[in-house]
Amino acid sequence: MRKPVIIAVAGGSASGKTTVVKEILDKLDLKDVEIIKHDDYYLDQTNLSMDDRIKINYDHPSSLDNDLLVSHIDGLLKGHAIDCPTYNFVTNNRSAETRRIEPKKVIILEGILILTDSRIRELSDIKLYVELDDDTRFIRRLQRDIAERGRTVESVIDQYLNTVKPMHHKHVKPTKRFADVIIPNDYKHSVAVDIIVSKIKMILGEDK
Ligand SMILES: Nc1ncnc2c1ncn2[C@@H]1O[C@H](COP(=O)(O)OP(=O)(O)O)[C@@H](O)[C@H]1O
Ligand SMILES: Nc1ccn([C@@H]2O[C@H](COP(=O)(O)O)[C@@H](O)[C@H]2O)c(=O)n1
Repeated sequence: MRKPVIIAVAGGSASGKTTVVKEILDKLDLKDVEIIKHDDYYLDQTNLSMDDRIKINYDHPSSLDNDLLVSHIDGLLKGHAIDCPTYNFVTNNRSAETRRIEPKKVIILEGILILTDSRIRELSDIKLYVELDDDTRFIRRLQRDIAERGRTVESVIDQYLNTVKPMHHKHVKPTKRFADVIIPNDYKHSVAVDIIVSKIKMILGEDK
């Protein structure tokens, strides 16, 4: 099998990374694609109390185990299966279960800080950045975190002001310059998705 095509998708929290990835997936053969969420590589915090876990800056690159992720990408590129960690936003910790991932033709890496690590950038064939203004991202995050991540209005606001917003401007947004394609998520972007899918098919040699 040809080595997998690696696609890295960055962008601020709630900018629409997952949504854009779904749009790309809709145009590819699902059996050929695997998604790896950078969130699943947050460091294990089993030894910390819930109070201490809440204080962690989850928007700083040091909160993620990139050494493990890089070794997993290397493994997939060599044709080996990996056991991907899984993450629980309600407990703020890694789950006990891992997820077996077999090498696939296309591997999509997704996360706010995925383009901060030069090793991951170098391993990626296509780098994308999903862009959306801060206000809209905050509103979407507030709704999502309450509905899906067990948060309160106050906790989302505190976290946003203390870490999410400043880290976005310090660590996330500057990685936009590494992107091959910037996708605005406040406007139709079906042409951008079509171009990305064509490029993936070209790399896979399926564009004839
Ligand atoms: N273009 C859009 N219009 C309206 N809602 C959107 C759009 N894109 C994403 N959303 C919603 O915004 C929230 C965050 O989007 P998501 O794709 O999960 O962001 P991310 O993966 O970047 O955190 C989700 O509830 C999603 O349904
Ligand atoms: N325990 C955690 C871990 C991470 N976060 C936040 O998740 C955001 C990244 O996920 P997106 O789906 O929004 O891209 C990031 O901004 C972290 O603040 C968290 O709240 N709790």
